[in-house]
Amino acid sequence: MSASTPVDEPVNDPVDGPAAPAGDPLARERSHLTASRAALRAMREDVEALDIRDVTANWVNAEVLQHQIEERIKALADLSDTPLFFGRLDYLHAPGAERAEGAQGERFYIGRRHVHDADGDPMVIDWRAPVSQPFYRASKKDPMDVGLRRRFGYTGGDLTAYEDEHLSDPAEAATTSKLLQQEIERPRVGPMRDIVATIQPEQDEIVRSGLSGSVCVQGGPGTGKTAVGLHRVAYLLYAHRERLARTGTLVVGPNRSFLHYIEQVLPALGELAVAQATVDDLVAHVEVRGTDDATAATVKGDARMAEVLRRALYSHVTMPTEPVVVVRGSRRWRVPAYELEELVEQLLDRDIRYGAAREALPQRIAHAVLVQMERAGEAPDDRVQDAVARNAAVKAAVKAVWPAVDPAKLVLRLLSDAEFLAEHAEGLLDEQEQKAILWAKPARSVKAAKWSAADTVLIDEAADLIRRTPSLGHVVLDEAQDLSPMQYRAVGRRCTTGSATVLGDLAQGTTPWATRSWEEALSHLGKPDAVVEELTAGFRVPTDVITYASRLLPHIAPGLTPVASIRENPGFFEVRRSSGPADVIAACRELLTREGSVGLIAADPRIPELTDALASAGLPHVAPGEETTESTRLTLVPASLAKGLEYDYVLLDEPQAVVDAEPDERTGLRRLYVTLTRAVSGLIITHAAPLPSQLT
Ligand SMILES: Nc1ncnc2c1ncn2[C@@H]1O[C@H](COP(=O)(O)OP(=O)(O)OP(=O)(O)O)[C@@H](O)[C@H]1O
Repeated sequence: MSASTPVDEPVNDPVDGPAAPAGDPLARERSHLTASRAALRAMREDVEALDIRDVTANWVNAEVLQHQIEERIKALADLSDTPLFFGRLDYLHAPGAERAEGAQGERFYIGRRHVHDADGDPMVIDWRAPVSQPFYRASKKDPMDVGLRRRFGYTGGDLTAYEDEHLSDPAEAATTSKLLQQEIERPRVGPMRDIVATIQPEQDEIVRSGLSGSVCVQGGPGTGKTAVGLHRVAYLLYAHRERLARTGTLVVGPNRSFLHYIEQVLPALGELAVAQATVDDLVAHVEVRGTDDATAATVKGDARMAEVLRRALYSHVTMPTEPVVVVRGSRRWRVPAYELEELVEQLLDRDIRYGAAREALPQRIAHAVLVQMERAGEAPDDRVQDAVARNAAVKAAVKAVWPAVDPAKLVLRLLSDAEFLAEHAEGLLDEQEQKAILWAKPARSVKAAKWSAADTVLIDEAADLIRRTPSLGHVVLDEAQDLSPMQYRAVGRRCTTGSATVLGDLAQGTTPWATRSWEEALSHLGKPDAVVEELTAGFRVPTDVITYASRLLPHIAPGLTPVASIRENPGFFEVRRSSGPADVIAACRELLTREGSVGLIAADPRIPELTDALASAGLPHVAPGEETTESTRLTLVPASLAKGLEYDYVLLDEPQAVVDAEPDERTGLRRLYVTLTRAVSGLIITHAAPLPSQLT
């Protein structure tokens, strides 16, 4: 494989014009790039020139259409520093055609979006199209009818190199791609970027798995879980555009800074309409102003709470003791209590929400009245039934038997009223557990209550018992290992009729309720049939660093496969004794002499001291999620926010303090594992206190 390999004569080349220089392959490819850019510009100009004044009769339609046009123009932007295509496939036969002898092959350029020329012939094929798949999957063993796979190398926006693999040539040995390796090793600056040019076969299988099935990916730090999840959404939107445009897609991440870090990836792939949220955002029914201790939060997050809530809600339904008497004109119609009871029983037996049943009850009672009317020789129609359903006596009966319940008030009562809680938690939560979740001081109102994050999840569960939560078409759940069973339920109810991609690492679970097994988590999510895949090739962390961090694995997640780094660049790794903040600052300065981003990660309680030290040293820095610039490449990262992020160089301050900042040792070691695995090119550890024994 080499950039100087001559290009085969084009096999049925529909795209290169006769003007392309024949002898110089790189020049030919460059001229295809220039032509593709011109074609993309023409596509954009066509859209810009659209005049919608004549086609839309009203201004609402015009607004909608104009918005769509603007989105399309944005999607067709030619970003000068992102290559328009990054690969080429020369098929031996035209895809889909009979592979008869003499049948002509076909050539495709693979890029971020589809580009066609004035005749509608493709110049660049979207990486998600079926014909692009062999770019990611074909191998010497299974060439997938591909004669040549070519990868392109860019410097800025310029095409500067290419690399060929003759997949169907038995004489050519399989090698690893230099361009691929370079792309993987490229220094990180700014937010996360897409990996379309270098998706690996095992990643591609997950990216392209079907919309109907849910997938769960277990993978150690830096194995590309987040990248895979985001590319999967992009793929699904391509393959099922209409359906998902109707039902919606959502990416759920652990916190704002993480969402900020990943927010550019999908727009860069032309997908602008994917919602992003934290779990807290999804369940923001009330303002969060309180916190729970670990015990209370664990009980509140336990799946048994769902049953407690269900019981508490349905305790509001009482059996009627009085008949309903409806007066219409000179007549009185009486539905006896036993008949009302039957109606209530029927509704309780049906699998419908509390609120829906409450809305159905007046109609059922009215129907019973209508039956009596018919028996008496009257011929009432639907309007009469509606009128009876709205009758004051019927309304009063429904209010008594099946009262409206406010979800927040229901949770408020459970957490304030020991007797009410005891009644509905009986056989589910023991006395200690009940005590743990009861508020020390009962709240007077929903507004006055100091709700915690776990409480809002309970309110969400109650709200769903009353009214069904609308389901999206697909939900990607990242850093899933930290969710409580009740949080899994909250996410799951947002994809009941859709599917999910669950991404996580059991070894990085740092909540007291962290996921112990994916099977269990998936059942709480309502997707027990999801396939669990494992990724073990590491794209981020250099070998020496991941080997060091993996010393913790037997203590934090025995049985998990350690990550095998595929980075060739060994990076550097140093553990240093420090005698105070001055040494930390010196190490920061040292790392800042190198190219790329620098993260100073420290236990949360140490952040104020380090902030001061950085300020007095005159070293500017940003917080996680804030944009770094050429002059400010340093981010000060509290250990609790490090999850999911990465920096070229990491300075980890006081590992033992990271462990000590957590409520128990196992959680502390897991937090340490997260912080040790954020570096792409190098890690320095500074410590005054002894290192945790598990590392030495
Ligand atoms: N196929 C690939 N080609 C190039 N880079 C890749 C590839 N897969 C992943 N990466 C890069 O490796 C880094 C780690 O990926 P990512 O953040 O998705 O890993 P993760 O498994 O989610 O990690 P963590 O467990 O720490 O959250 C990212 O910079 C990502 O772009």
